[in-house]
Amino acid sequence: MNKLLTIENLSKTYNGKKVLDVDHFDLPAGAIYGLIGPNGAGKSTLMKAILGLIEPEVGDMVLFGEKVTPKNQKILNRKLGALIERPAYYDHLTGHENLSILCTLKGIDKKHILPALEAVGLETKANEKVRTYSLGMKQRLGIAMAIIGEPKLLILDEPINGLDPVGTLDMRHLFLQLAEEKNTTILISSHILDEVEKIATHIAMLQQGHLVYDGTLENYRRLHPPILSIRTSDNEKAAEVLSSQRCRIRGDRLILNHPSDREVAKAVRALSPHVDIYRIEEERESLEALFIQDTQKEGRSID
Ligand SMILES: Nc1ncnc2c1ncn2[C@@H]1O[C@H](COP(=O)(O)OP(=O)(O)OP(=O)(O)O)[C@@H](O)[C@H]1O
Repeated sequence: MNKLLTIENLSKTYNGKKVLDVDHFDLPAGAIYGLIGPNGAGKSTLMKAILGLIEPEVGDMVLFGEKVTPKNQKILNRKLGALIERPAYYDHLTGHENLSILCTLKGIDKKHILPALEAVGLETKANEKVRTYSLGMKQRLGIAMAIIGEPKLLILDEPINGLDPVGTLDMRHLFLQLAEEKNTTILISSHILDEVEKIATHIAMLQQGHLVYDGTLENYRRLHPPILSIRTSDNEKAAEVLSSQRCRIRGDRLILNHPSDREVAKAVRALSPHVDIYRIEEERESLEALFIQDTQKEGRSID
């Protein structure tokens, strides 16, 4: 995969405290990269550093094949779309007028306004003033501002904040469609890990400013083998029988954490004389469950 963005040795310190310390980070073209991490882990700081909105102390960045310098950052930024924290709009103007100003600033043809509004489902509200928009509509406008002109790279900080379930679903389809049909590369941060899991090809997990995982979602899953759930005629009794194995009761199931084949065979042999075994199933834990396990292992966030 081509690299759209490469970062080396990027760090940022606030009030004497290093809040970001990334040795190396690549963004392969066509990837949807989920940037995850607890509050205060440095996600927004990383995105702002990429966009030149804050000045890192050290670090090299290559964006679209060009080394980023204070001189060319603005020009390079025109080739990408971003939504950082809250969308920046003029609320006394309409959605259409806001996009029109953005087109002028970024040198984008105004023919892109309607498709951007349609993509986020705001076309019928295009001529209403933004101050009359609901929170979710403002968020949709922010996403329209990021995707207008079909940028090759989208940087989205918590883009689904404030969206209702239908809005969340619409945006999921939009991001997947942009990646599949337009080959748009997306760096997206979110605390809604179920959503990240549904769209991401890769994840980068930040903890206390460090990348503690960076790679494909598939590989992340591979590093966390499935759990085994067993339903028996008497789970309490089964848990007693298996007390020497790492097991717990969850709902109507007995859960064995990542057992080896030998451990499964041993468990079945041990259980058979005491209880009836109705079901044995392998279960993949959600990204959210794995994230909680991993971040608790690593310790709390900086804040
Ligand atoms: N302008 C600033 N001045 C001082 N400290 C800051 C500033 N901006 C961010 N920080 C600190 O840097 C750290 C990283 O913040 P950042 O906003 O990047 O985290 P985050 O991972 O995006 O968190 P969240 O999930 O809560 O949005 C935090 O400890 C935060 O308090």
